[in-house]
Amino acid sequence: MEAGEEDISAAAANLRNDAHQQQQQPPVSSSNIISVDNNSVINLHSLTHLTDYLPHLQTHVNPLDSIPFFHPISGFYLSPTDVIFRNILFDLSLSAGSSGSATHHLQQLDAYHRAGPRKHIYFDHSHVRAAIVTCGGLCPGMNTVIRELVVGLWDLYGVRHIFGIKSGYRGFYSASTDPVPLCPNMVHDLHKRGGTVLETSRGGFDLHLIVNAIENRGYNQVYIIGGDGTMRGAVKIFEEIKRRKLKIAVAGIPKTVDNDVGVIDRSFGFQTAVEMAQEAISAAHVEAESAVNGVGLVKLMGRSTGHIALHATLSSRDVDCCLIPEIEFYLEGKGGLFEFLESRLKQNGHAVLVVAEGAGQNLIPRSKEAAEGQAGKDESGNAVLLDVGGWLKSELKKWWGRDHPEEELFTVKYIDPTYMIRAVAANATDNLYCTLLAHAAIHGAMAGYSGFVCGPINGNYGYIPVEEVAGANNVVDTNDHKWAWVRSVNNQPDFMRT
Ligand SMILES: Nc1ncnc2c1ncn2[C@@H]1O[C@H](COP(=O)(O)OP(=O)(O)O)[C@@H](O)[C@H]1O
Ligand SMILES: O=P(O)(O)OC[C@H]1O[C@](O)(COP(=O)(O)O)[C@@H](O)[C@@H]1O
Ligand SMILES: [Mg+2]
Repeated sequence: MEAGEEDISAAAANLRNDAHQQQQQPPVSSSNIISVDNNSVINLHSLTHLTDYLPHLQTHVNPLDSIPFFHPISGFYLSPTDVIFRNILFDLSLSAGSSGSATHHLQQLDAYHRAGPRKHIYFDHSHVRAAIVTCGGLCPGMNTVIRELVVGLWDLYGVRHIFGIKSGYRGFYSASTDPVPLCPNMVHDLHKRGGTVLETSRGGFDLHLIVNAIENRGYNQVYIIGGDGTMRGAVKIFEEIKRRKLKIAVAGIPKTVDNDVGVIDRSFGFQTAVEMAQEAISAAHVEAESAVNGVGLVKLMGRSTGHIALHATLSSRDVDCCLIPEIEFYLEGKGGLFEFLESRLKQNGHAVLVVAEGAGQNLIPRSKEAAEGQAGKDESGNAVLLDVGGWLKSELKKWWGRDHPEEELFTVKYIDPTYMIRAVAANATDNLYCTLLAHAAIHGAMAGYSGFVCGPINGNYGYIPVEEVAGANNVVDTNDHKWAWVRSVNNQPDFMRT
């Protein structure tokens, strides 16, 4: 037996013992608590707790109690009755009893458990074996989350067995990668580095191999950092762990540069990406301004949502037109992009276009196989996008040559900073955000919750059932004020054919 293997077998045996001892106990269901008064219904998005299927787990006093820096005072610890409301905007005229209202509208208040430390925890620190994995595309701040999980587990809860799983989900079972034992010394400067030191990948999700590996290696806390696809995988892992009645907490930390994860306010790394995009937009502006009939074209990330393009446009003020997947655009004819550019070039001599990579996909000619859905999927099953930037550049050139035979000069400078905006270290705001997320995840797992994702909801950190996050999608609301503002700032077309 190699060094460390004894530990692993003992930990795996512990897990099986927990499951066996509790097998006879009926599971405690965790249904939503609905509390009703005359005006409102509270819909608590309840979480699974390990005691739902292992009802006799022992509790321990939270070690934060004895860390002198914390001096837990009354109110420091949170309880299951501490919640956050999701919708905080109300029209008072619709509330019951208000003078102008003839009808009685019942408000549904969606509530989530608040994230934070609990007085009693369900893990003895010396028995914790934590695994951390990063999946999907890169995003600024992934390394910070890894750092803070390691340091938080180590310093706050005294955990000494922390393992990094290499290269995404496949790393749990791959014969070619061993888990990496992690400690604070190894991660101290990670917040200054882009990417993920654990490496990441797409595809490779094999439920049984993954859960067998988790069980056999004795991991009892699994921290999964990833986006929508990763969370769909996390739901399956969590369900299988529950089915096997294992004392393993599964915590999701939502990651995506696209900001397309639902429920939470925004995803980490998004603000850093928006900031990085400014450099590309500024360069496109300079190039366009310095040419006769110059067009600067910038393609930004956003597979199915235009958040980065929208926010980068609004912050820059150099953009003339922003194209996002949520709004179908067209090139020719009245109200189209060419007509708009014609007038902008006449007026200013130059124009800047920002296009989200998922925009205009229906306009770009694709191969027969791709059209029939036989090609163009990445290893995770995500559609591989056609290059809207390259296509737009060539369409612009064709248009100019065709419609302006007398005018020789026309320049399109296409900038694709795709990977540059996500392969950087997180900025200060995102670094702080990542720290709070990691701590929220640790507190939740230690408290015995499982199958949750942590994230800010109206500025407060909460725990959201993982299946809800896996099924939610955050798209740009083209009916709200922000999009109206883009249109008014740019005076760009709305692409509604009349
Ligand atoms: N429906 C699914 N069920 C199980 N695993 C999935 C599912 N969708 C994606 N995954 C896995 O999650 C990981 C990351 O997914 P991907 O879509 O590439 O990135 P992201 O999580 O950032 O959206 C991959 O290993 C992929 O195989
Ligand atoms: O890393 P890849 O496979 O080139 O993927 C690029 C895609 O990743 C993204 O950054 C989003 O990735 P996730 O879904 O993993 O968060 C998209 O903006 C982009 O389309
Ligand atoms: Mg995704």
